[in-house]
Amino acid sequence: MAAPTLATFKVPEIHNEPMRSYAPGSEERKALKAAIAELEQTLPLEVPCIVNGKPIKTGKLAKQPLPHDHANHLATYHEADEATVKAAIDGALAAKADWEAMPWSDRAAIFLKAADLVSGKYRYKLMAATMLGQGKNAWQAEIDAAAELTDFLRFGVKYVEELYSIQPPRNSAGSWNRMEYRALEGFVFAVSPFNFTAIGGNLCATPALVGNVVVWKPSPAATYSNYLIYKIFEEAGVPAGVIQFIPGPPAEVAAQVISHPSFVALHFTGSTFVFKKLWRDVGANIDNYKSYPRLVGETGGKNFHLVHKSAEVKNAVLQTIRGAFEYQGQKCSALSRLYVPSSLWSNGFKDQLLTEVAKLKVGPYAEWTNFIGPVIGRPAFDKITGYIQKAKEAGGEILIGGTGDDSKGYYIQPTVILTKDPKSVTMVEEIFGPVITVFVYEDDDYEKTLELIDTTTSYGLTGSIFATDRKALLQATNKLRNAAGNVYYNEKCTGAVVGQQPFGGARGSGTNDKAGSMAIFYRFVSARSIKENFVSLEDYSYPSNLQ
Ligand SMILES: NC(=O)c1ccc[n+]([C@@H]2O[C@H](COP(=O)([O-])OP(=O)(O)OC[C@H]3O[C@@H](n4cnc5c(N)ncnc54)[C@H](O)[C@@H]3O)[C@@H](O)[C@H]2O)c1
Ligand SMILES: N[C@@H](CCC=O)C(=O)O
Repeated sequence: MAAPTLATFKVPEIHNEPMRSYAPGSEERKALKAAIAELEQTLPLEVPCIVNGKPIKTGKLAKQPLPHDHANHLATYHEADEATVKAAIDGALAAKADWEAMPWSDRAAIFLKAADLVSGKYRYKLMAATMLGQGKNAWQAEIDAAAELTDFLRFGVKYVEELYSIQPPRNSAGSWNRMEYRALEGFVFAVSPFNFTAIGGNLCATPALVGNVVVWKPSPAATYSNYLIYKIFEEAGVPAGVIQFIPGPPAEVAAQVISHPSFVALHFTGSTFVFKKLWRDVGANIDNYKSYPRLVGETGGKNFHLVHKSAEVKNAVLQTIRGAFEYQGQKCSALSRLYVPSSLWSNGFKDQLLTEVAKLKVGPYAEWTNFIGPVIGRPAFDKITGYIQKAKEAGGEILIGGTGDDSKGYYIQPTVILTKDPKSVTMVEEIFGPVITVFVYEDDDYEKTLELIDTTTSYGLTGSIFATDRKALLQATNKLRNAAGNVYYNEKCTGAVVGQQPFGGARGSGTNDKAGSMAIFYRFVSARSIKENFVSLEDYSYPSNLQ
C-alpha cells in the first residue's frame, strides 16, 4: 500500500546558484586545480552503459578525445548495442509505475539533493570533466556544469510545485473539480548535445521530475561529464531504471528507440538537421505508437547583434566579443552576424573591435588567461575553417583571424569577416565556431536593416539590440518579434540564466518550449480532469422536463 501524505509540503525557497569567481589566489581556483590534476592522473577513464542501475560493458568501445590534445582521450566508453537498448527500454517501463506513484515531495527531495551534490561535493569534479572533455575554461565550466545545472534542478522542483498547484478555479455546488498531471504513458527519449553539461542533466531531469522514465543517449563528445551526472542522480536517490544511460552510435540507437511502441516523447537539444531527421523518423512510425509522441527540440541559431547609431560603442564592442567568442562560439546562442551603422563603424567601432579581438588569448585550459579554447573535434574544425574559406570565396574580407592550428588541439583564431553581401553564406548558415560576419549598413537604412535581419536566416534563437534611443529599441522589438525567442537590449545575446530568461527559439531553432521555465513541464505531462459529486440524485429528469 502506498505511504500516506499527511500534509501539503512546500519546497524550500529557491535562488540562483551564486557564481564563484576563480580569481587568482581564491579558494575555488585552488580546489578546481586540484580536481583537474586528479582527473589528469587517472586518464583515460572507462565509462559503461548503465541499465537498471547496473553497469553494462558491451565491449563495443569508442573514445571521447581531448579537444586540446587529440592524440589522447578522456574516456573510453562502452557503446550500447541492440540488446542493451532493448534492456534499457524494458527496464525503464518496468520502473515506471513505482516512480510515478512516488509522492511528489519525495521526487522533489531527490532532485534537490542532486542539486546540492552538483553545487557542493561534485562541483569541481564535474567542472574538471567539462574543461578537459568539452574544452571549456574555468568560467565557462562554472556557468554551465556548476551554476546552470544546479539551477535547472532547483528551479525545476519549484516549477513542478507551481504546476501541480494549478487547479480548476470553480466548483459547482456539491462537487469538487481537480486536475492531475499524469506522467506520459510510455518512456521519454533524451538526446543531448556536447556543448552544455547542464543540458544533458536537464533533458533527463525535466521529464523525470514529473514522474516519467527516461532513456538517455548522451553526446559522444560529452560522455564522461554526462556519466558523472548520471552517478549524481543515482547518489541522490533516483531509483534504478528511472534514467537509463546508454551512450552509443547515435543513428542506430535512435532508430531502435524511436520505433518502439511505447516511445512517448523526444527531449532533444542539438542541431536543426538531426532534430528534423528524428521528427521525420517519428512521422514514419506514427502508426506504431500507443500515444502521439511529444517532440521537444531546441536546436541551432544564427544570432545577431544590431547596433543602432545611438548605441554606446564600448559596451556594444565588449558585449560583441563575449557573445561571439566565449566558448569558441560553440553556444547555440553565440553571436554570428553583426550589423553596424557606417557612422559608428568608421568612427571607432571597427578599431575598438579589432583591437580587443587581437588581445584574445587562444589555448588550453591549463593556462588560465586563455579566453578561447579548442573547438570540440575534427569535424567541427574542418567545418569552421571550411566556412572561413567559403566566406573568402564569396568576397568576404577577413579583418582578423581566419586561421586554425590542429597540430595538437583543435584551435581556431577568433575571426571577424566583413561582407558587402548581407545574404552571403556566413550571414545565413550556422557555423558554431569563433567566427562573426559584419555587415555595415547606412545609418538611414535602419528600418531596411530590421527587415534584412528578420528575413536572412531560417533560425530564430537569440538577438541583441544596442541603442540608447528608446524609439529605435521599440522599432526593433516590433519588427523582430519572431526573429528571436530570447532578445536582449544593450546586452550580449548569450548567457540566459535559469529562472531569469527562459530559453529557446522558434522557426528553425526549435519548438521553443523554454528550458528553465514552467512551460516545458507541460510537454511531459498528460493532464487528467477529475470531478467528484457529493450529492446523490433523487430523479433523472430536469425541471424543464416537468409539465
Ligand atoms: N537551442 C538550444 O537550446 C541549443 C543548446 C545547445 C546546443 N544547440 C545546438 O546543438 C548543436 C551543437 O550540438 P551537437 O554538435 O552536439 O549537435 P548534434 O545535432 O550533432 O548532436 C546532438 C545529439 O544528437 C545525436 N545525434 C547525432 N546524429 C544523430 C542521428 N543521426 N540520429 C540520432 N541522434 C543523432 C548526437 O549524438 C547528440 O547526442 C548546434 O546546432 C547548437 O545550436 C542548441
Ligand atoms: N542557454 C545558453 C545557450 C545554450 C546553448 O548552447 C545561453 O543562453 O547562452
